[in-house]
Amino acid sequence: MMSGGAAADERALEAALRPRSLAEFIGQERLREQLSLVLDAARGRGRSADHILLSGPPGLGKTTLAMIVATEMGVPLRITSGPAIQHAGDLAAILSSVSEGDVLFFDEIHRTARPAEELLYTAMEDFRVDVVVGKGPGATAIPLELPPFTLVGATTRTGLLPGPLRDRFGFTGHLDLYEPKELEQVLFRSAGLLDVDLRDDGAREIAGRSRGTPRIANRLLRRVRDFAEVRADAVVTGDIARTALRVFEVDEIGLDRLDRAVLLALCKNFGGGPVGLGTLAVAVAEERETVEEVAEPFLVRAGLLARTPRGRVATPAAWSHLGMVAPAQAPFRGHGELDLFDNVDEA
Ligand SMILES: Nc1ncnc2c1ncn2[C@@H]1O[C@H](COP(=O)(O)OP(=O)(O)OP(=O)(O)O)[C@@H](O)[C@H]1O
Repeated sequence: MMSGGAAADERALEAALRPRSLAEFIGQERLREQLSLVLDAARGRGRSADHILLSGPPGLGKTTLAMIVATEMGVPLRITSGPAIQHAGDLAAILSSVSEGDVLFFDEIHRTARPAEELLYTAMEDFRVDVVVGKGPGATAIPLELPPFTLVGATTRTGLLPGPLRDRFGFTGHLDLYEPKELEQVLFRSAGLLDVDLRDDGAREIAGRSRGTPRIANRLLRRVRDFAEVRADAVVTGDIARTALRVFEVDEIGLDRLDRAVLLALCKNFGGGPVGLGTLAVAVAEERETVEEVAEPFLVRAGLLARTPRGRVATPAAWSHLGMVAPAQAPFRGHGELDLFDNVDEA
């Protein structure tokens, strides 16, 4: 009998692969150094650390870093998220149960509902919340003192946060997409923990298709492991990784279904753009946010898509990656240079 679902197993595996200390955390050198200074200073003073904002695309290690902050400070971690908090009361309930020094991890903080967000301002700045009791003219605000705590907020882009919220973080760290060499290290570390026989060329192959993202690297490693166990002798070589990833529809530069759908829609339906994000999202039957935050960062970084003031544009590399020929009126000219801003009449 199988117990639990495959999705739960995947989540458990992902949790098991999380680095537990800053020293174990691979890559993001500058951010690690900055965080380690912030934490050392707080420890030296015997105080809780200043509020920390982490920004960057999904799967780069924001949750992992929040856990590490709590571990390094030797305090418990509490977890909540913007979408989980719809009313100021939800947030007041969480904050009133925070103990001195706790780390409160606030995922997707940019998606917090407005009234709760305002409550967060005083909680972060003055360690106080005003709990409103009653309704209408009889409503009274009862101030509730909070013990000092550290809020670790995570967001895909700091620009999504209102200024007053952004300003209340004492430290903001940005996570960048990982280099292939760093992803190879992530893969070897995970392979060790999962007891997978991963060879150098296997790691290189998987890292090159992981879109700069450790979560994707770990996921592809698990799929390649499945394939190697069932179809090969459980050894992950370059050839095995290549064959396995073809089966799972991950192409040679790591584009998955969504990425390809976005590029295809851009080229096929809209002649290469420019097209607005909303229109593009509808064309691939996805939410705007998913296209913008999951697919685009890597497509931009890979030089396949450009964000311009007039909309999204496919680059020459996108056409050639799809094996398509750009129409004469595609929004770039001659030698592949984007030339979008000079003459609106030509669009
Ligand atoms: N620097 C790293 N070294 C090793 N493994 C890492 C690193 N960063 C992330 N990982 C692994 O990648 C996975 C995803 O990390 P995590 O959940 O922290 O990402 P995230 O940025 O919080 O993503 P999301 O915002 O989507 O929740 C974890 O399983 C973790 O083990």
